[in-house]
Amino acid sequence: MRVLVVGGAGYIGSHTVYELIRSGHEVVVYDNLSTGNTKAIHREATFVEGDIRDKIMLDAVFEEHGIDAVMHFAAKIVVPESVEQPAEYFENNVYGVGVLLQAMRDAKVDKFIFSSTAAVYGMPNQSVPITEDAETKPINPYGESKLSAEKLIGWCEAPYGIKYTIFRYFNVAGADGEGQIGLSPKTVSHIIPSTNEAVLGLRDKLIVFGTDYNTEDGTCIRDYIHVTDLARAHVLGVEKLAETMTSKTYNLGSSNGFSVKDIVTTTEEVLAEPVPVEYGPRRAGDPDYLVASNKRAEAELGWVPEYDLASMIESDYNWRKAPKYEYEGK
Ligand SMILES: NC(=O)c1ccc[n+]([C@@H]2O[C@H](COP(=O)([O-])OP(=O)(O)OC[C@H]3O[C@@H](n4cnc5c(N)ncnc54)[C@H](O)[C@@H]3O)[C@@H](O)[C@H]2O)c1
Ligand SMILES: O=c1ccn([C@@H]2O[C@H](COP(=O)(O)OP(=O)(O)O[C@H]3O[C@H](CO)[C@@H](O)[C@H](O)[C@H]3O)[C@@H](O)[C@H]2O)c(=O)[nH]1
Repeated sequence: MRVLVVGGAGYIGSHTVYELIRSGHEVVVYDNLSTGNTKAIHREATFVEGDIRDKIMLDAVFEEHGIDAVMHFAAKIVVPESVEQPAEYFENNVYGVGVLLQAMRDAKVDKFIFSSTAAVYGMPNQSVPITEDAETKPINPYGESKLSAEKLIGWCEAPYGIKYTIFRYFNVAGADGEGQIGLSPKTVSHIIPSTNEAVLGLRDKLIVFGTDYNTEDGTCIRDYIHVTDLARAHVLGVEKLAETMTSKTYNLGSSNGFSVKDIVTTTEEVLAEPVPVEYGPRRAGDPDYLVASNKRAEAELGWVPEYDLASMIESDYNWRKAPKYEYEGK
């Protein structure tokens, strides 16, 4: 297939481009480089610089490249920023999706893969893995914008003739094994890269946000998934969608929960280095426990994560030691 990867210069999009090319697909990347980097784009992919809100530009891309399917990664993704700029988030993450869907309709492209998030579930009050049918109740504008986009995609299915696969990612981490791409050094806030930065002396210490959660060791439990496993799910997803032409929503996680303290001890074991840690107060808006049930993706896509927590920590560490590019931002 020839796949248009929107947001393919970003963290998850660039890894998916690598997996698509490794699986024999052709790729056109469309990205406005607001947080992406051209150095993250595989050299065999065609790159077009443009914005999803620019319908004229999108029409030209569809006209020129004969696209079979669209994977849409482009979004604004920083939760605290979304609280300060809700309208900007809805403009990019909902209106932008609407423009893209209209361009697809006009170009008669009928397969759409969408990046959603566990943030659509909000603060689930449960300690069992979350299935796709769980209640969706976002607690911030970012999560609400992704849920609104999911609904818009659903409403467009019949009138626009677009079948979709929605993937709700849990906590994404790690870097490609070849060392050419990874999470950009200037966008680090998540726990695994933050812990590695503390080990490498790129920050003084890791601050653990809260030790009084309702979990065994008092720190939050999350479900970590390697970015290459996530990328592979997208390849399986687009191939399955082309075969069945049936719209579906899948959680992408490992079904395993690890606490923040587990991350620290596993990092110390894997890297044989101490992690300088300070225990601080809670950060606003963190649920105690967020773990995916990935049974549906396993049963229907044959997708099983291959990489464990140690590989996520180690591949991110190796990348962070010698990153090939930094966040540019436009
Ligand atoms: N990183 C995570 O932990 C995580 C978790 C759950 C869901 N997601 C979702 O995955 C997707 C990708 O996230 P990421 O971590 O790779 O983010 P990222 O910021 O690294 O990548 C986003 C890419 O989209 C581009 N972009 C943004 N707005 C654009 C626009 N209007 N037009 C064209 N290009 C635009 C950026 O330049 C960047 O290259 C997002 O949709 C995000 O909501 C990410
Ligand atoms: O310096 C740090 C960074 C994080 N944490 C904790 O580590 C856990 C994980 O946090 P983080 O890595 O920031 O991820 P989440 O807040 O769980 O959110 C990510 O994972 C969600 C899905 O589970 C996605 O929806 C979000 O977009 C994505 O940012 C939380 O308990 C944090 O409080 C720390 O203690 N110290």
